[in-house]
Parts: sequence; structure tokens; C-alpha cells
Amino acid sequence: MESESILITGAEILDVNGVRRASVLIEDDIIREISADLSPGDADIVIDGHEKLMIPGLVNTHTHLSMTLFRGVADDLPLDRWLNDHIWPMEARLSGEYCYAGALLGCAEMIKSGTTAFNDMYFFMDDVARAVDEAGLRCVLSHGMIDLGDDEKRRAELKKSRRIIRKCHGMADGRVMVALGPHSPYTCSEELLKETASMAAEHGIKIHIHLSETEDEVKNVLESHGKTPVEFLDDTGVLGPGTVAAHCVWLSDDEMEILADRDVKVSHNPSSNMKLASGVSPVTKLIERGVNVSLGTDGAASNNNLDMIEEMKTASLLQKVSLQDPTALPARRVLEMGTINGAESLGIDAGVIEEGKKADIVLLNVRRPHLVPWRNPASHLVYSASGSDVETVICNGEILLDGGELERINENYVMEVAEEAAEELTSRG
Ligand SMILES: CSC[C@H]1O[C@@H](n2cnc3c(O)ncnc32)[C@H](O)[C@@H]1O
Ligand SMILES: [Zn+2]
Repeated sequence: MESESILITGAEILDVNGVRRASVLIEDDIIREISADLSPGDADIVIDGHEKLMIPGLVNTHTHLSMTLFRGVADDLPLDRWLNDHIWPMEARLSGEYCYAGALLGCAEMIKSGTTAFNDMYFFMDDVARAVDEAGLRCVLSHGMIDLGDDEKRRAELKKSRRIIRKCHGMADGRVMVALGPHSPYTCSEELLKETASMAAEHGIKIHIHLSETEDEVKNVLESHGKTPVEFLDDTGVLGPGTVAAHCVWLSDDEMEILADRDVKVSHNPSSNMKLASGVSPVTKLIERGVNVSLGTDGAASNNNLDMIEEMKTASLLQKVSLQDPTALPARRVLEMGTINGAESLGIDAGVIEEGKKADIVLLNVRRPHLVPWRNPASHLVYSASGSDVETVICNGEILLDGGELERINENYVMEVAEEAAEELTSRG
């Protein structure tokens, strides 16, 4: 069935190319034309873009979507106690249906705050894929693998990853892609990492991993392997242009050089790093070395939301205060991180409003008291707006949010099912 064409008239467009006003015609999944001359008769659906800001769909490059079910549980703890004493015992009770419920809730939250694509590592990923398919978003999914040096566990984790690749890679008209997700250098053996590298090359798929998140991680990996986390991963072949490494907080200059040299994509997660008090990633130095740095929220239990507009502001303010330099990471730079850098990291031909690109587009209502006077789109988006200003979301040429209303999924139903799942999961023992 052919999809309906969409014309957005006269919106102010903001992306890495700057600001301009034009109408945008979407046909199928593609931005077909951008021009001042398009007229309402040119499309099946017309959206009035006046008093709206058009931006590319935001790209969240590090999530654990179903963790929405753990929002507000075990706050105010450091990473090791948070994971070992609280999150991992609760995750042992997860099922496919729970992960589906949490993922659907996460999709609703992301759509309503302007995210159109994300990079997710978790469990029961075929159920997460089902939720994403229904919600209409775009994603890269990986089964999170942990073997702790156990051979049997390693084989089982790789088998689960193979199954997800077979079942989900390319589903939902290509909106769902699959990657490999070794959890981290401190939970994965050298063998698992080496097999991950060769399996990723064999299938031509990406790798998603946590890297150098805490100072303890660096100490532990040095103790176990006699190498830093970056050196250890590099020796297994895991570091390459198709790898997205989340966090990257504790890096020496030499390690930054390795990441730059291997063209590793870094996902910066400022809210999670601040909340778990993990530290401050040297984002400015990484960018100076030419590393692609994008943005991720991490899971909703360590953030505690999935709002990428808030994440852009946090990223900017965190660099400014930690470097004591108000010019650090200005609004246009974090916009780049939240859009085109994320799209490039995930291999998605979007992240910018240009003819021929995938039609992943967001409109914000700028007639809001906190956005008046309307004078500097990049500044207002990053420093004054929030996800709740998002009014329309188009992903893959389809309207997912119209005037603030979810089109493909039922918001009340999603919240009810997730509430029930969260209650069952967190009320026991
Ligand atoms: C094996 S699936 C993913 C795994 O990662 C856990 N997780 C969530 N946030 C973080 C983080 O900041 N660092 C390390 N691990 C994290 C999540 O709970 C799952 O167990
Ligand atoms: Zn994480």
C-alpha cells in the first residue's frame, strides 16, 4: 500500500546546516522536496508549520528501554551498588511480556519528546522489537551479553544474539536493526569479546558496549587483565567504526587516541553519569580528536527520563561547569550530537533536514511562554525547551504524534499495562 504524502508548510527549520524557512514534502519514507514554492495541493496531508520549529528526529544512542519499569527504584546510589544490590536482582524476574510493556512505555515517552531512533541493549529483545514495530520508531537492538568468564554462559549468550539477529534484523520495513551487545569489559570475557568482534564482521552489524564508565571499572580491568578497558577491548578486536561505546568517562589521552584512530562512536550519557556520580566524560577533548560523540539517556532508572532535549542541555552545562568555560559545548554542538552524530553512529540516513534523507522529523510548538521572545532557535531548543514542547513526530514518513496525540499506540493502555508490570516486578521480595 502506498503511504500518504505529507506537506509541512512554512516551518522554521533548524539542523546542523543552520536555520531557514521553507515547506517540506514527504513521500513514502523520504524527504522529497524542500522549497518555498510548494502548495497545499501537492500532498495528501498538510501540516501548518507556522509558529513551529522543525528539527530532525532526535537520536538516543544508549538506552535500556524496558528499564522504564524501574524508574524511581534505587535512586541515589553508585553504579556497583545500584546494579549488584538492586537492578540485577530485579532483572532476574523479567519476562518477555514485562520487557514488551516497558519498551512500549519507553516508545511512548520517546515519541512524545521528539526521539525517532535509538540504540537499545537489554533482554527479551524480540519483545522489544515487537513494541518498536507497533510504535513506529526506528532502532538498533542488541541482546545484552554477560558471561563473567563462564564458558557455558558465553555460548548461551552468543546463541541468544544469533537468534535475535535471525528473527529481528531488518524487520518493520528495516526500521529495526540488530547489533551485538557485550555488556562491558568487566562483565565479558576476552573470548566473548573476540567472538563478538568476528560475529559482527560476519553479519556486517554494529556493536554496542559500556566502556570506562567508572574509576572502579578501570581499576578492576587493570587488575584482571593488566590493561585499561580501552586497551583490553582493542586487543579483542571489538573497537572499530561500527562500535558504539557508551559513557567513556575515565579515559587517558592515549585511550582517546585509540578511540579516535579506530573511529569508535562514543555515546555520552551526562544525566546518568551525574546521577550515579560516575564522573565527567572528556567530551570536548574527544571532539577535538575528531571522535563522533552522540548523546544517550541510558535507562530510565538512572536518568530518570528519556528526554533528549533535556539531555542536550545537561551535556552542554556539564562541560561548561567542569571546564569552567562558558563557551564549552555550545547549543549548535549539542544539537549536532543529538541528531546527525547519532544518526551516523547508528548507520541511519537521517539526522538532517535534506532532500533524499529519511523523513524523521519533529515539530515543536514555539508559542509557549518559556520560548518567548522567539529569537534564537538553537539556543531556545537546547536551553529553554523541553520534550513536552514537541507537538508532531514523523518517523520513516509516518505521523506518530499529531498535535501531541500518539497515533499508533494507545497512551492510556500503554501506561496501564506498564504500571501493572512495574508493580508486579518491584513489589515482590
Ligand atoms: C545486559 S543488558 C544491559 C544491562 O546493563 C545494565 N545497566 C543499565 N545501566 C547501566 C550502566 O550505566 N552501566 C552498566 N550497566 C548498566 C542493565 O541494568 C542491564 O543489566
Ligand atoms: Zn547503560
